[in-house]
Amino acid sequence: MSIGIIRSLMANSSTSRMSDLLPYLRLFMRYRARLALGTVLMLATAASGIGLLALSGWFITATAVTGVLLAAGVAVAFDIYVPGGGIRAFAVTRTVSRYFERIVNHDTVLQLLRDLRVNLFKSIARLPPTAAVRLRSGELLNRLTTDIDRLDGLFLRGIAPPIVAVLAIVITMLLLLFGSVALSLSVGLTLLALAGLSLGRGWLKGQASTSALAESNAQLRAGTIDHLQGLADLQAFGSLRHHRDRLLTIERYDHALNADTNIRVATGESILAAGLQLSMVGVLLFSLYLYGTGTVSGAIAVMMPLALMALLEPLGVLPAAGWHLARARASAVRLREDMNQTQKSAHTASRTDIVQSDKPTLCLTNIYLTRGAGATVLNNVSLTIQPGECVGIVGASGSGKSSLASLLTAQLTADSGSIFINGHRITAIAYKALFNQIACLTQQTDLFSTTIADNLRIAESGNSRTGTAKLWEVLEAVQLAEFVENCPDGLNTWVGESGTRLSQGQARRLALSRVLLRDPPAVLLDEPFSGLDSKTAENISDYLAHWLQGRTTLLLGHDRKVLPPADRWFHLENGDLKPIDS
Ligand SMILES: Nc1ncnc2c1ncn2[C@@H]1O[C@H](COP(=O)(O)OP(=O)(O)OP(=O)(O)O)[C@@H](O)[C@H]1O
Repeated sequence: MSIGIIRSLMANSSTSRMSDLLPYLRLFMRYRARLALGTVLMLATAASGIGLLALSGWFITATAVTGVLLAAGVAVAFDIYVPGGGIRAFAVTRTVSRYFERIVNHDTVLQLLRDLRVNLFKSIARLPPTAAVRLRSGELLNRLTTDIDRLDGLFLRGIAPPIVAVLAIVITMLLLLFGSVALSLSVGLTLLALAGLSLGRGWLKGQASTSALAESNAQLRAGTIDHLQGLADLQAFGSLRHHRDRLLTIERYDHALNADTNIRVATGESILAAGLQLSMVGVLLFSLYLYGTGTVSGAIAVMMPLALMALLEPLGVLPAAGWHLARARASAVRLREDMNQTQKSAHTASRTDIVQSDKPTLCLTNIYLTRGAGATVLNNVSLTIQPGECVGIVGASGSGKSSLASLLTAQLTADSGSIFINGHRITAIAYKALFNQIACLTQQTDLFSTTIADNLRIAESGNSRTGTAKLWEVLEAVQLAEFVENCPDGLNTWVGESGTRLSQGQARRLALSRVLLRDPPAVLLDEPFSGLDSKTAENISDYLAHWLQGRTTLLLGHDRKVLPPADRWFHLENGDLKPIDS
C-alpha cells in the first residue's frame, strides 16, 4: 500500500516553470514601494557587513604597520579617528538597517498574506456549489495555510536574496578595484557564477521534491482531519489501526522528503561556502603578490580578502532561496487549480438575476440522474410545484430524495433534463437570486462556531440587523426558546464547532428557525424533524403547516405522518416518482 501512495505522490511532480509565479508577482507589485524599501534595507545590512569587515581588516593592519614603523623609529602619522568612526558607523547602520528591514519586511509579508488569503477565499466563495463541495475541509485548510504561507515568503526568501547577493557582489567588486580591474572583474564574474549556480541548483533540486512534498503535506493534513472527524466511526468498525497506519506511511514519506530536502540545501550551502573560501584564498594570494610588487599597501591587501568573507551572509542564503522559489511555484500551481475552477465558473457571469416572485413555480422535466459509480437515482422524473403549492415526497432511505433537493439548489447537476424556477432554467440563474427564492433545510445541519444569535442572523440577506424580538419569535416557533432562556448567556450562547454543544434535535431546530427567519417565497425541507421526539415534532409541524401556507414548498421524508400536511404526495422508488392517492 505504501508503494501505491508514494507512486501517487511522485506522479504529481511536474516540470519547472517560473511563469507559474507571475500572477503572484503581479500581486506583489501592489507593494512595490515597500518591497523595494525592504530590499534596500537588506542591501544596507549586507553592505554594512562588508564595510565593517573590510574596514576593520584595513584598520587593524594599518595600525599594526604604523606601530611597527614607529617602533623602528620611522616618523609616520596615522589618523585613527576617521576609520574608527567609519567602523562604528558601519556597526550602527548594520544593526539599525537589520532592525528596520525586519519591521518593514515582516509588515509587508503580513499584508501580502492577508491579500493572498482574501483572494483565495474570494475565488473559493465564487465557485459554484457543485465545484465547492468537491473541496474537502482538509484540502481547503491546506490551501489557506501551507500554500499561501509558502507564497508569502516568495519575495523575502526567494526573490530578494538573489537581488541583494548580486548587489553585494558589485560592492565587493568596487572594493577589489583597489587591487586591480582584472582582479575585480575576474573575482566578480566567479562570484556571480557561483551565486547563479547555487540558486539554480537549489531551484532544480527543489523541483524534484517540492511538488511531492506539497502533495504529501496536503494528504497528511486532509488525512489527519478525516481521521479525527471520523474517529468514532473508524473505531466502531475496527478500521482505526488501518487508517492510522496509512497516515503514518504518509507521514514517514513526508518526513523522508523533508530530510532529503534539508540535506540538499545544506549540501548547496557547503558547496557555496567552499567556493567562497577558495575565492578568498585566491584573492589573498593575489593581494600578497600586489603588496610584494608595491601596487597596494599591506592594509589594502588584508582588506580585500576580508571583503569577500563578509559575502558569506548575503550569498549563503542562495541555495535555500532557489529551494524557496521551487516550493512557492509548487504551491502556486496548486492554487492555480482553484483559480481555474473560478474562471471556468466565470461563464456563470451569464447567469441572470431572476425576477423575484413571492410564489415561484418549481419545475423539473425529464430529470435523469446517476450518482457514484453510475447507479441511476432519478429516472425521467418530472414534477411541477405550482405557485404556493405544498408537495411532499416520501421514499425509503437511498431512494434519491436528498439528491432531488440538491438538484433544486444547484448543488448537483442532472445528467439530462431541465429544472426551471419561475420559468428560468436553473443553470442560468445567479446563485444569489436562487437562494433568495428558495430556503433549504438539508439533512445535514450546518451550524457555525459562534453564538445562537449569530447563527440565526446568518440568514439576514440585507444590511438590516434582525432584532432580538424576531429571534425569540422564531426560537419560540421551533420550541427552542425555553432552552435558550435557561442558558446563562441566552442568545449569546456559544454553540461550539458545527453546533457540537447542542443536541442533534436542538441543532436541527436552530437550523429550522434560520429558515423561518429568512421568510422565503419557496421552501425545501428535507427530514425537518429528524432527531426530534414525536411530541415536539407534532407541535412544530402544526406551526409549520400554518407558516408554509402560500409558500411554494417541497417536503421530503420517509413517512408522511411525520411531515407537515401537503397538497399532493408522491412516492419515490427505484428512480420513479409516483403520485400517492390521498
Ligand atoms: N455524494 C454521493 N456520491 C455518490 N453517490 C451518492 C452520494 N450521495 C448519495 N449517493 C447515492 O445516491 C442515492 C440517493 O441518495 P440520497 O441521499 O439522495 O437518498 P435519500 O432518499 O435522501 O436517502 P436518505 O433518506 O437516507 O437520506 C443513494 O444510492 C446514494 O448511495
